[in-house]
Amino acid sequence: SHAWGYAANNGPDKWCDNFPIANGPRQSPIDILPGAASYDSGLKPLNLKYDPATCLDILNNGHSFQVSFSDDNDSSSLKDGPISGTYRLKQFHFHWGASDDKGSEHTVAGTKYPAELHLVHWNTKYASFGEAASQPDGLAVVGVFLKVNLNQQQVAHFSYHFQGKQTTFPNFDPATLLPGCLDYWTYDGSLTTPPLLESVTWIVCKEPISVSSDQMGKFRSLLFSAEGESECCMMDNYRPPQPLKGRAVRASFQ
Ligand SMILES: CC#CCNS(=O)(=O)c1cc(S(N)(=O)=O)ccc1C(=O)O
Ligand SMILES: [Zn+2]
Repeated sequence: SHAWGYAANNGPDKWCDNFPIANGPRQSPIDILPGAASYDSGLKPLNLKYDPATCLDILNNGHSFQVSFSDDNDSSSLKDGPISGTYRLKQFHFHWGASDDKGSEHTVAGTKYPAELHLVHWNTKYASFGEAASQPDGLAVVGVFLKVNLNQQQVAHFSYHFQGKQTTFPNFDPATLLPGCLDYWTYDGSLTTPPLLESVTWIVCKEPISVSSDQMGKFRSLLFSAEGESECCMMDNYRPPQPLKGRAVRASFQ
């Protein structure tokens, strides 16, 4: 079977062929309706602790680029918020559009942002990421919307071209990618790419971060294709919102 992707022949509408869970009861992303979210005073503030020394490398994996972290201890981890226990940071990556009017996976009352950052964490009550990824409370992904601020500083110098291209990326501090205000919405969902496992507690920050239009241009200069293949720019690597199917979306703020 040809690998999944975001093109007409292998994109989100086709994923159910090889991953039937694509039509499951807790799929992500979703359209967040702030008016329908219920404020939950029991939700704690997010407790994010990131150690730049755990930053390992940056990889273009053919559907995004991801920055991976060593996760053999709790030095980069998430606690509190809607979760119990400690979840370790494994990687972060982005989703973006071909133009600034689309690109995010979650939407807010139908509004699409130009891009969305995902910080993927796994529950240390399980022995490994792989085991956690198959458990209903195994993963917690923090989503941060990106908006384009025309004269904004570069977020970071990400421009790693080919699929399969990997390089060291020492001492990057993911905390620089977080908004000042950590108010969030949370709901039970899934991975937004195959295998679409329904193991993610989603934590979507209300406040976006700003990136420059140059930075967006760098994202769009990345390639889905591998070296030697006909060049195919990496963009529109987002899954559209999925049916809520009765799920509650809670807000950490009023
Ligand atoms: C088993 C398994 C798995 C998924 N891995 S991931 O959680 O790092 C991930 C998570 C997401 S997302 N968009 O659901 O956070 C996207 C892509 C990836 C990836 O492998 O590259
Ligand atoms: Zn993602």
